[in-house]
Amino acid sequence: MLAVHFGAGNIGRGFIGLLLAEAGYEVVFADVNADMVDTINRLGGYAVHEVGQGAREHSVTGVRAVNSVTQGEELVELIARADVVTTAVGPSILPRIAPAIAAGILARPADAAPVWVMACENAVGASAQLAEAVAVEAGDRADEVARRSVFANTAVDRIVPAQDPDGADVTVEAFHEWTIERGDRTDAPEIPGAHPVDALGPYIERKLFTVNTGHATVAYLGYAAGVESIADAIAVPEIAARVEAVLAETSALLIAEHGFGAEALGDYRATVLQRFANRALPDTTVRVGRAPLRKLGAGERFIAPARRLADHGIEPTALLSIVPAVLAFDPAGDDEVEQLRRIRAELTPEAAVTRVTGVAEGEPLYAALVDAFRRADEADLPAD
Ligand SMILES: NC(=O)c1ccc[n+]([C@@H]2O[C@H](COP(=O)([O-])OP(=O)(O)OC[C@H]3O[C@@H](n4cnc5c(N)ncnc54)[C@H](O)[C@@H]3O)[C@@H](O)[C@H]2O)c1
Ligand SMILES: O=P(O)(O)OC[C@@H](O)[C@@H](O)[C@H](O)[C@H](O)CO
Repeated sequence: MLAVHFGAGNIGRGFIGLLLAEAGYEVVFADVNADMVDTINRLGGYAVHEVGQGAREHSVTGVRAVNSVTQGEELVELIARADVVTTAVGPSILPRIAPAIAAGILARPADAAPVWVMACENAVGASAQLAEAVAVEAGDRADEVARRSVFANTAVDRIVPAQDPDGADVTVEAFHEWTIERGDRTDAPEIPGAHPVDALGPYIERKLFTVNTGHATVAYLGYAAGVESIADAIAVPEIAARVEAVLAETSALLIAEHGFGAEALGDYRATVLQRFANRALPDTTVRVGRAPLRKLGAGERFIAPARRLADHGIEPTALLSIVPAVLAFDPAGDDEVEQLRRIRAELTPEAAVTRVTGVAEGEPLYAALVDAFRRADEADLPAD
């Protein structure tokens, strides 16, 4: 069994590659990072160190990597005979890997079983987004791609901080959850540690609007307070209280729309908050806050639940109160910090709100968001 995994980064090595290797797949990573590709090929494996309660050690062996820029032909040939293709490259990168996936699927033998393609990104419908990009690449052969592949949406949950750039070993939390939307298919890959569900919607939203909304809240408030680590940030009583308020709002939405039980969701929240407080995990407010433009997007962890709560007549005060801290997030080296700054410099606060969040004039959240953007602009002005 062959698995091609795009993105030999934190979650790629620390979770997806690990579970695929433990399931018996020959794992080949594809990445643009030539140093990481060389390191994996030189070492042929790496260690996964879990930290925190229930921690175990894992050794991943027999893996290799291809450079997706310079070894395009080999990559296509690998996809043509893969059983599973997974990704963990970031949602905005998916269109860039679509050409290789389209070419690989179209190069499969006519009698090959469909390849399962799973985008393991923090986004609702990431595999469906990838399927669309692959269909565009396939052009008038899109139907053929659809017959030869299954794009299954997934939710992946394991906190994997930034790693030591030397070597390929990874430190991760012990907690992990991988949920795969199987729908009515009977040929879903069997991956111990991953669990299939008929419909992913409730699971990905519970994850994104609890783990990721909460995580981002801790990151932006922590960064604004000058705190470096996530564990230190959540130890600040005011930050802990604001995260709880934010998660109370998103839980209200999850209960209203997906019917989760209040008690079960309360337990889920408590586990999530404990995971953030894990001092053995060297995670930072800069990593968790990365890509603030994406995180303020319409389908994302703040605006999507806030907008839908407003539709239910609930004012998402706690969620909206985090927006100024997102706009104030300014670490060096994050392209999206720069893009967001440019948008705010070029557009009025009104136009910037709609461009960044998708919320238009006349919608319930519009006035509050414009106010937050305007106040952030004023805070950015140099003092006289
Ligand atoms: N780290 C976590 O805790 C975690 C947990 C769950 C989900 N995720 C999701 O997984 C994805 C990756 O996150 P990460 O933390 O592993 O990031 P990362 O930056 O550590 O890894 C991304 C990898 O993708 C590679 N890459 C970039 N462009 C590429 C391309 N065109 N082709 C092939 N490889 C390419 C990068 O070189 C890098 O190795 C994101 O969508 C993230 O939201 C992360
Ligand atoms: O990966 P992002 O940028 O969407 O979000 C940052 C973190 O919240 C995220 O990576 C979590 O660690 C992860 O989603 C936990 O499962």
